[in-house]
Amino acid sequence: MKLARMSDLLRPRFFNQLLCGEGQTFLRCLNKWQWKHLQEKNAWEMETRLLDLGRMGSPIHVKLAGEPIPSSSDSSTNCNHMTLECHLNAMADHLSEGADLLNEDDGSLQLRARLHRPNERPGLIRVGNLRQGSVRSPIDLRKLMAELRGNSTSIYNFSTSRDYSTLRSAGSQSKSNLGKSFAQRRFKYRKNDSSSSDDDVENADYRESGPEDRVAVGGKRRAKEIGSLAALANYDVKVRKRVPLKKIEEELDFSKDMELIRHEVGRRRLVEEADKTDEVKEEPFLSEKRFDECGISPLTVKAMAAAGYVQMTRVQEATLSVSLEGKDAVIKAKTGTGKSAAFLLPAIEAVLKSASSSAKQRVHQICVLILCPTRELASQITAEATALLRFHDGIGVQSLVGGTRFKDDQRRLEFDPCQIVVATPGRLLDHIENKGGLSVHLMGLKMLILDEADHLLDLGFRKDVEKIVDCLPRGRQSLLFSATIPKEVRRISQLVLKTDHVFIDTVGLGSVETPVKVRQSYLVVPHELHFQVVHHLLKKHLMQIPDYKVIVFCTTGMVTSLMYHVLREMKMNVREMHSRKPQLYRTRVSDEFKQSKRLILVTSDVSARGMNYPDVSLVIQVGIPCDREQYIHRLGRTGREGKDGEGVLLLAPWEEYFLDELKELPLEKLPSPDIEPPVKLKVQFLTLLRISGLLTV
Ligand SMILES: Nc1ncnc2c1ncn2[C@@H]1O[C@H](COP(=O)(O)OP(=O)(O)OP(=O)(O)O)[C@@H](O)[C@H]1O
Repeated sequence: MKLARMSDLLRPRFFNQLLCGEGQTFLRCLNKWQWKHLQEKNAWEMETRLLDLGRMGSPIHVKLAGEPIPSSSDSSTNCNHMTLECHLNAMADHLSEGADLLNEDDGSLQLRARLHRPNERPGLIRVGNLRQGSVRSPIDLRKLMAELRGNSTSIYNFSTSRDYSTLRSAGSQSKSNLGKSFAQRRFKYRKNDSSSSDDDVENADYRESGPEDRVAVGGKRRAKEIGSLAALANYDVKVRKRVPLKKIEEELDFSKDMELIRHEVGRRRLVEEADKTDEVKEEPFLSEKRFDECGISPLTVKAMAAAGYVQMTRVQEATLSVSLEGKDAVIKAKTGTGKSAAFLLPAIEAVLKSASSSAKQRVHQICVLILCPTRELASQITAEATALLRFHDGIGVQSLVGGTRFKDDQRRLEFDPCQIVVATPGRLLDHIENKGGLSVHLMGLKMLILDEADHLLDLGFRKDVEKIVDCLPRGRQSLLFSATIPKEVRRISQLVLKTDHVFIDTVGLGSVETPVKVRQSYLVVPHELHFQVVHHLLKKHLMQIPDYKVIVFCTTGMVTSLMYHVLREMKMNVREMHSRKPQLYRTRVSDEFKQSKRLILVTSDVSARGMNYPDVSLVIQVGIPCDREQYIHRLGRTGREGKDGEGVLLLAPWEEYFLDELKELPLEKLPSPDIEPPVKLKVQFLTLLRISGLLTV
């Protein structure tokens, strides 16, 4: 037993000493002929094994497609079999077609058969269209190995140097030279083959190889010389160390190469899959479904048709059935995709249903309450609802917004009772808290709708909304709509929604939240140049688009006013809108901007959400918006209904950090514009003048 164990321990040591070349070259039991013979045999066996493996998968035939397959009997052809490298590359191609090496039914021969269908147009070669680096394009194994060795983070760590240059001194070959060593490995198998045919193959290789290969082939010649010298008993001239047989075997082990190929194929597949998803275009604005197919009142369908709407938009199709079933829902859809009609249609249905089910009530009941953040948006929704109710007798809609006389609201509600109320939270709460009697009318509420829900549940409005919700019956249906629904808003939405509510997201996880056809860019220029740059951008845009319609967003009412006055002094056709302006003026400007072309609206965030100004060609955002969502909503004033648009964000250098928030959006950087010095000076002068005027007022 002991003896056996000792021999086990000694065996590797003995073989190491025997073959590793650390000490003497040919020790005790092997003379140089035996050693050489053993080496050659080993190399030959390995090559034969690989050839068999390659043949099994049969892609090699494809490699030879178009060339006569050399017959083994043809003595003039010295290339009876392909070089080892060719085999490996062929196998790589084969694997990249999704084939299993050991599956004979799978592989390129069939692919070739498929490609050459008799009824297919000759010359239509699909593989010819293969993109470089696609799964089915050939794998350059040498390059790949070199790349992977260069990449230290690769899963394949080649630091355990697989140094193929056994015939050079160990370590003389740089690690990054794996490609070359691969080529060297190829000829090592033949190094002692003294037949002339081998020379031919070698020369052919030399001719075909590139400069990199030539180094390798040069090395091959040297290697061969060394082998030949040894064969001619000149082994005394050997100046390089022999390498242990074990190491040679390791080098000849191609399992790592095969694994590498498999890994590369897998990687390419993943990249292609990702590319495919990227290529997915935005779905069209309209869906296939028509309004008359979705079970809503024919009078509403008639009103829709009168407004020119026959087919539903995608968000309308996605939400209508859920809304009509009476479920609570949160709905996310891009800006300008028809969310207003998506909630107005079920709202009208709720009113119709309520009217038919309830007996004549003594107190008039409001059936649907729509909350939205701004007065202009409330007016817009009211107008849209009025249009849809055109053929419905006895159903009315009213808006309750700030900036109007409270008493007027009360009078209207009293003399013109309505079933649908569109309100801003502040004014509605006034009506509820001032004992105006509205709470009584809200006791029979069937549906609550929050348009721009994330904004309404934001800190600015949340308290008011909570108070309003507390006054509403619990049995109501609630629908929350917005183009942006951040996670925290979804959590807070529990305040309003039943626990079993549904979430409908027509944007899709991981998709860009802005309209695809809107070109987005940003500019970083010092603050003091913002006015000049806005003027420059507008001038450029006006020249490009004769029927322009531009919105310039500024951060505060004061900056909005300043910008408006400067642009007006620069002879531009501008209007201003911000909270410092009286409501009547705001309404007038809003209506004018809706109907006009060749007009610039300079506005604060009162116009950021929901406003549907048709055919806005450019949105300029001066300074950072309050958050990412606001950027999306401001930008969403252009590119509505699937149309084209453009958005420019103008930042000061210190505001650049905000770009991090927008990193998933396709913004490109614009170079700083060259503004003519006289224009620059004029704008600067006007700005200063105005500022001093503003300060004295
Ligand atoms: N079925 C339809 N067919 C054609 N146009 C439609 C249809 N539904 C709505 N629209 C139009 O699409 C435009 C955008 O609609 P809407 O204002 O409701 O968008 P939105 O999704 O609410 O936008 P935002 O997020 O900015 O509030 C409007 O001009 C509207 O008239």
